Amino acid sequence: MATYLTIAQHLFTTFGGGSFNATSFSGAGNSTDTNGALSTLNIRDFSSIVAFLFSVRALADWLKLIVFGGALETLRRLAFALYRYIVASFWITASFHQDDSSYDWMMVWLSKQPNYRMAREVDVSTRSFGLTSSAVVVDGEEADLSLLSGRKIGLLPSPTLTYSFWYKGHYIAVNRIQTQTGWRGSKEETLELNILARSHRILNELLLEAKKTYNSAKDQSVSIYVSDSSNSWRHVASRPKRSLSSIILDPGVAELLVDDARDFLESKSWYSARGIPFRRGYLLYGAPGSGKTSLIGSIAGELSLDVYIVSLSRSGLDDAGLSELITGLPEKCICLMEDIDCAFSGSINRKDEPAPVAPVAGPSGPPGPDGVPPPPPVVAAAASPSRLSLSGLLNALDGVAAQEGRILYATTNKYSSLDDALCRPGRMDLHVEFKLASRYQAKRLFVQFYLPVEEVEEAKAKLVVDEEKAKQEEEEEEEGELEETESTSSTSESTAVDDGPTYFGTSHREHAPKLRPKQIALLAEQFADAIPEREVSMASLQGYLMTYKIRPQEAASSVKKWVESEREAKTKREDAT
Ligand SMILES: Nc1ncnc2c1ncn2[C@@H]1O[C@H](COP(=O)(O)OP(=O)(O)OP(=O)(O)O)[C@@H](O)[C@H]1O
Repeated sequence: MATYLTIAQHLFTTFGGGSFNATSFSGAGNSTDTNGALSTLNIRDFSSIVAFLFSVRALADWLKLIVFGGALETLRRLAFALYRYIVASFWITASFHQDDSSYDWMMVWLSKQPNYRMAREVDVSTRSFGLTSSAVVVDGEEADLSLLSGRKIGLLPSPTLTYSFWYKGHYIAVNRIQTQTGWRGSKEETLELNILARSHRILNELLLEAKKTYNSAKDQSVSIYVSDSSNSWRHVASRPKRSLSSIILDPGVAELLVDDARDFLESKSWYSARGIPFRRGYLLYGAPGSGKTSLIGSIAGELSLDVYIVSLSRSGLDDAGLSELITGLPEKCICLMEDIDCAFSGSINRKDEPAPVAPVAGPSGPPGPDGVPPPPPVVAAAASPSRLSLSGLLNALDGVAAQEGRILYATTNKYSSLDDALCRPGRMDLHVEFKLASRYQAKRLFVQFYLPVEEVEEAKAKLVVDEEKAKQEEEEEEEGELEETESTSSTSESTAVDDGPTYFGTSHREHAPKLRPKQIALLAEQFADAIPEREVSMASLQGYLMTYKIRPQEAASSVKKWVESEREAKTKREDAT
């Protein structure tokens, strides 16, 4: 300070007096002389200032200034450190980033807090936070049928304010912090919770409660994640759960897969006790449209697991990217790789040699007694933009970085084209074949299709448990029922012909005639008898029934013709290739 004062005083004396003197001096001469005199004077004054600043007297003042300033700064830092220590010991701060699932849990949980819902400054949003319906419902929207279509509206407290509430006797302040990421103006949000508490117990309780609230809110749906171009997982949809019984497979297939996966999830300690990696792989192979994907979705719902879809043929996906994706899977989830045979272009064998584009070899035969089929003879190649190699896929599946607790489902229509290294136990533990429709499946599909929803379960149980008895009853009543059916059929046909607009397919406004379960069972029998064993897929049967959505009698009587036309179409396709 003293230095500043001295310097200021010196400058004032030098320039104040100097300028005065210079002015009075300039009055005596012409302008050129004046400028010359001024510059001489300024140079002299400037050098006298520099000389003063580096004089011993000024240096002592500099030292004092440095010591004083240093002491002040140290004090300031100490005060801040103390403040931070006090805050850290009384406040817990938890941050939730928008691209993490925990952010969704917290937003849904917060939306249930009365204070949060009463916010005076709000963001109107249609975000659902991974749920099938809006997390923060606007009162009255659910009750008004005209508002049920489209996305649901929700109110979120504005990011510009801090909200506070009490939770189990602890004060919590919530901030939504938005930060700009990238030059395009996209924003990323972080939710910050400041909890006035000494122990972490309250944060743990809050997190568990938030997760539970979220899980029960999404109880009726399955979350689907896909990989994005930066090799991280992105939530894309929540699908309503599909009941396992709606997928009609050969007896025991669905049960085998669900029970096996359930058993696996409960066996973590068994695996770790034996040093076996806690992972399980299922290879579902067989005819297209036989229910492979549908069953996987249904199993996810049954076991309350999220589905992570790896698109192996995504352009730009390479070995490192796949490994990153698999490492980023959460524990206990379903990882789905569809059409695994289409994944590779070049390096499709273990030595990473480019393989020739070879014709696919024939089937390698049914699975052996251990459930694992004999090694397939060759590997097929398919043109694909993916930069993935087989060894990259194998490493991702069971390399050191592979995630524990994950269930892998791989599907393929070309089982015989898969490399035996990919199919071996440890990578694909259970191989299950999905065949074209059997008569049994056709019959059950028919019943499921035409029976009122509430009676489907009952009827299916009847079909499975007591099929023999049902057959007897049907035979006894066959004659009478057929007469009744025919009469209903003729009515239905006459009502089907109308003067309305011309269109193909069946309008949803029309309904099938209400038939008794026995009538339906009878028609189902007639329908199934006309279906050749393992010749058409369940998907095409479903498509056929859709065209007769309100005409079950016609569906049963016309099926023979349809099968013929399907055969002809198939022969034509085969001739063309
Ligand atoms: N066994 C089945 N039971 C009930 N519906 C089925 C069955 N199989 C197929 N479907 C129906 O057919 C459609 C296609 O089924 P899905 O996609 O599951 O077959 P996929 O075997 O995975 O076929 P792809 O191999 O071509 O992918 C779905 O709408 C599904 O409801």
